[in-house]
Amino acid sequence: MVSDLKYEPIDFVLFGTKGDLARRKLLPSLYQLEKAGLLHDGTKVIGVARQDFSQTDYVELVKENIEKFSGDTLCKDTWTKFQARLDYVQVNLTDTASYTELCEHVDVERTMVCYFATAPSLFGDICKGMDNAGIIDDSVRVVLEKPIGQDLESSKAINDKVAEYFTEKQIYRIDHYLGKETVLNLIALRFANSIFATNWDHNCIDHVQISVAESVGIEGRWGYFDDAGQMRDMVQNHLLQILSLVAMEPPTTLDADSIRDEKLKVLKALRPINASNINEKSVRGQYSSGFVSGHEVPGYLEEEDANQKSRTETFVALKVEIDNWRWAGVPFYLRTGKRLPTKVSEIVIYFKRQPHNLFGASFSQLPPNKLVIRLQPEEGVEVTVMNKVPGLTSTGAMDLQKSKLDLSFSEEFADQRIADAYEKLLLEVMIGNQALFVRRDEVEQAWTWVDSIIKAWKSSSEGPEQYQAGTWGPVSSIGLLAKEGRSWYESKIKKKG
Ligand SMILES: NC(=O)C1=CN([C@@H]2O[C@H](COP(=O)(O)OP(=O)(O)OC[C@H]3O[C@@H](n4cnc5c(N)ncnc54)[C@H](OP(=O)(O)O)[C@@H]3O)[C@@H](O)[C@H]2O)C=CC1
Ligand SMILES: O=C1O[C@H](COP(=O)(O)O)[C@@H](O)[C@H](O)[C@H]1O
Repeated sequence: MVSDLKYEPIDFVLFGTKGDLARRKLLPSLYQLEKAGLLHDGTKVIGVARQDFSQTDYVELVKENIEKFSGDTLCKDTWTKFQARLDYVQVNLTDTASYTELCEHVDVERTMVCYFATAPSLFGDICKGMDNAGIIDDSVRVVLEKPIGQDLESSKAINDKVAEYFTEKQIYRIDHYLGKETVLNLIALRFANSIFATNWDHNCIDHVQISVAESVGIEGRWGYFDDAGQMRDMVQNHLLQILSLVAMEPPTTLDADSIRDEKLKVLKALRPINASNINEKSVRGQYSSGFVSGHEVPGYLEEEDANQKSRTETFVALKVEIDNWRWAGVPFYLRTGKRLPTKVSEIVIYFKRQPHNLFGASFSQLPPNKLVIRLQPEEGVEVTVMNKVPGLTSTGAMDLQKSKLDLSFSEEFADQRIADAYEKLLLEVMIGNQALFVRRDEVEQAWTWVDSIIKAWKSSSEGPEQYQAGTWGPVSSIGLLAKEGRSWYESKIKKKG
C-alpha cells in the first residue's frame, strides 16, 4: 500500500500539539491516515509545545487523545506503527532562540509540513523562530488555521508577516469545511450532472438557503469566541466558502487556482451590507438559557468566564445578493448559530414554481422543486418532486403528492467510511495540492464584506436579539424570509446534538 503513495516522506511538525484542535482533530486524523495506509513509511510527526514532556509522556498524551477523540477503539497494529513516528520538541514559540532544538529533529533535505495550530498572533513568531533556526527553504509548507485575523487589517498584517518567509505556493490556509465530503461533492453534483448544470441560475432558481446549525455552545472557548462572534467564527470562512462553491462559474479545470479564481469572483460580487441596509438584510442573536436535546443549558452570558455586558452574536442570519449575471434577483439566505436544537448543515436550492397549475384539484399552487444537500449529519442529496398518486378515480382527476428522490451516502456507499475533513485536508497538504485551501485574496475579500456588516452592527444602538437555547434563533430571522413570502427549510434531521 505505502509504496503506491505518490508523495514523499514528510516531516510533519505540529506547533501547538497540546492544544484543543491538535488533540481533538489533528492527531486523531493523522492516526486515521495511518490506519488507511496513507502515511508514507518514512513520515515523522513532531509535536511542539512549551511543556517539558519526556518522549514517553508525549506518546501517552497522544494515545489518550486518540482513544478519546478518534471515534473508534484503538487498533493495536495501527498504534504501534503510529507511535513509532512520534517525536516531541519543547519550544517556547515566542522565544526565537529556543527553536534551535528543532534542527535536531527535522531533516531539511525532506519536505516539511508545519501546522500552526496556535492563535494567529503567534504565526509571525513561529516563522521568525524557524528562520532563525535555519530550517526554512522552498520545500517547507505551512498550514494556517482560521480565522486569520479579526478584520481585513489584522488579516493583512498576519499574511504579510508569513509572506516575509513563505511564498503563496507554500501557504495552506485551512477551512475545514472544504475537506468535508459533502462540500467537495458540490463540485461533482454541479459539474458532473447536466440536470443541475443547465438549471443553475436565475432562470430556474428562486432562492438558496444555507444553514449551519450547531447544538453546542462555546465549549469553554469564551475568551476566543467573545472576540470573534459567529460572524467571524463561521460566516467569514465556512459559510462564505460554501456559498462560493454553490454560486461560482465552472472552473476551467480542478486545479487550485482555477477553482480559487472562480470563488474569488463570487466574493467580489457580493452586494455590500452596511449601515444603509443592515436592518433589512441581517439578524443577529445571542442565546439565553434553555434546553437542548432535553438538557438544561446556560445562556451565553452565564457561561464560564463570561462578561455580563457582552453584545457578541452567537447567531447570524443574512440575506445575501450576488451582483452578477447568473444570480441577478436570486437571494441567498444564510443562517448559523450556536445552541440551536440540533447540529445540521444543509443547502437548499428552491427552484422556481411552474408557471401554471394544470392539477388544481390537489394543490392551489404547485410547490416548488427543492434540491436539499445534506452536508452533515446523514450526508446525502434529496430532490423533492411532484408525483401522481397511483390509482383510479371516478372523476378522472389526477391526485398529486410531494415525494422525494433521496440519496443517502451511508446507504449508497455503505462500505465506505466518511473521513473527517481534517483527514482529507492533511492528506492534501502532504500531497502538495492547494485546491482545497483558501488563497490570500479570497480571505481578504471575505473580510472586506464581513467588516462592513460588523461595522454597521457596532454603530447600532441595538444589541443582538435574545433567543432561547434550543430554538432556531431570534424571531426576526423568521421575519427575514417571511416578509418576502418565504420560510426557512425545516430540517428533517432531528436526531442528535
Ligand atoms: N479548537 C478548535 O476546534 C478550532 C480551532 N481553530 C483554530 O486553531 C488554532 C488553535 O486553536 P486551539 O487548539 O483551540 O487553541 P488552544 O489554545 O487550545 O491551543 C493553542 C496551543 O498553543 C500553545 N501555545 C501558546 N503560546 C505558546 C508559546 N509561547 N509557546 C508554545 N506553545 C504555545 C498552547 O500551549 P499551552 O497548552 O502550553 O498553553 C496551546 O497548546 C486557533 O487559531 C483557532 O482559532 C480553528 C477551528 C476549530
Ligand atoms: O471552525 C469552527 O467550526 C466548528 C463547527 O465545525 P463542525 O465541523 O463541527 O461543523 C465550530 O463549532 C467552531 O466554533 C468553529 O471555530
